[in-house]
Amino acid sequence: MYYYLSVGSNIDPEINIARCLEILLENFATAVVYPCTYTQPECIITDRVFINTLLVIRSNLDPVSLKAFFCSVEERLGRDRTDSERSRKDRTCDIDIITCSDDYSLSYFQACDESYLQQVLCASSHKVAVALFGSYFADRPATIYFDAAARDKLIIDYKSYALEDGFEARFSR
Ligand SMILES: Nc1ncnc2c1ncn2[C@@H]1O[C@H](COP(=O)(O)OP(=O)(O)OP(=O)(O)O)[C@@H](O)[C@H]1O
Ligand SMILES: Nc1nc2c(c(=O)[nH]1)N=C(CO)CN2
Repeated sequence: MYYYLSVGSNIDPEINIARCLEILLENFATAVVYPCTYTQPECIITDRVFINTLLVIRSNLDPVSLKAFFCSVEERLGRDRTDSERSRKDRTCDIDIITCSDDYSLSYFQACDESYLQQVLCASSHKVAVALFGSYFADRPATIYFDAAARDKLIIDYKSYALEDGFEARFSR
């Protein structure tokens, strides 16, 4: 099953978005990741700018189990999930499941209503380079492969076929 995710942070976002992506790569090995994008807060009263991104992972977990895992990642990065007001507050990390499907298609992201998520998809919005395991991931969507056992742990593939073929790209061409 492919899971289509959004990630956001507005407390030390450069650090927390990178750490969140590293944890997701450590656990799911491959992800198609959109560039990290500065976005103004929406529907939440705060002066702190957000960084948002969108990504696709593959998992055999069901949505409830996967969401529970994402909650644990949020907590690991310092979010207080016991706070009933947390949706209205600044956050170190928020991981949401947008949708899941047996199909791999980036067009699922086009249906996102939130302007801050549309800005992630827009090539001309304000991107930020983040360091993932020491490698900079910058201003284009990419398929990112992580291999904990390898010396060069991270491969960032920016080629267009890598996005079209997603998780199969590394093996099929
Ligand atoms: N531990 C959990 N296990 C499974 N599903 C959960 C868990 N916590 C929340 N959910 C579900 O995830 C969805 C999003 O809720 P969540 O609590 O993550 O929002 P939030 O991150 O606090 O809010 P926001 O994304 O608006 O800031 C809801 O449908 C909720 O029912
Ligand atoms: N820019 C931005 N604004 C938000 C975000 C977010 O991730 N980015 N998340 C919200 C609730 O989850 C509310 N508002």
